[in-house]
Amino acid sequence: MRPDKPRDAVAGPDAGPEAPYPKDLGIPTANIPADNLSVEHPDLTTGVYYGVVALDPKKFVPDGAEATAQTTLFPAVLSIGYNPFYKNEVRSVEIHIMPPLTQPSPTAVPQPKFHRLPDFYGTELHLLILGYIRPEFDYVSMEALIEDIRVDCEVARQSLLREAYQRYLVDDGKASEEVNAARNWLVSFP
Ligand SMILES: Cc1cc2nc3c(=O)[nH]c(=O)nc-3n(C[C@H](O)[C@H](O)[C@H](O)COP(=O)(O)O)c2cc1C
Ligand SMILES: Nc1ncnc2c1ncn2[C@@H]1O[C@H](COP(=O)(O)OP(=O)(O)O)[C@@H](O)[C@H]1O
Ligand SMILES: [Mg+2]
Repeated sequence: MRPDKPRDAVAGPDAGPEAPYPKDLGIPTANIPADNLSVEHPDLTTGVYYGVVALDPKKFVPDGAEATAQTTLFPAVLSIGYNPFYKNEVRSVEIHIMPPLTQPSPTAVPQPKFHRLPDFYGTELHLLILGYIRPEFDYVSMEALIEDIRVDCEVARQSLLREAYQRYLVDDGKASEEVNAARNWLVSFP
């Protein structure tokens, strides 16, 4: 119920926005519902992970490339949890898609420009998680949070560049049936 008193004329401290505001990290993340996660994946604890993401090539067209199963498959870093810095009350899954491993990494330098794709709201997305990076933390500043996410991107990239992981992104003809099946699942959309 609305409190029975007049509204304040302003909101937020006079001295300027207070943490966690201003809230634009400049790091786009596809936020996906985590409703069934604890049922379907009870062993998936909150934390930061790396993996592979595929977007439906019938819906998503990458910049300057034809949409094929290969051009819509990307390395990714994600967080599962409550974003302690923002004190969220519901668990969320937030995926940041990185550029293909064949391109130079935009996050190799301090204060990077994080990778941005054309918007893909409403596009079906397949996610395969391949490894765990770290737990979620609270931070003293937004800069500290951004710097840790930058390092996460680099850890994810170096982790995925290893042969046994790259096979989930590119068919080198040497992958096991299990890996081939996972890659086929990733790029199969109805
Ligand atoms: C790789 C990665 C790691 C993250 N780690 C943390 C973390 O340790 N603590 C935290 O509070 N939020 C973490 N976040 C979540 C960001 O706070 C989140 O993306 C931000 O709230 C932006 O939300 P929005 O997409 O709703 O704008 C992480 C996000 C990513 C992509
Ligand atoms: N590299 C990327 N990783 C994830 N999403 C991206 C990326 N580049 C663009 N997007 C788009 O940006 C959207 C998320 O932007 P974001 O700033 O996190 O806003 P919000 O999550 O509040 O909608 C995604 O749903 C997607 O359409
Ligand atoms: Mg987001």
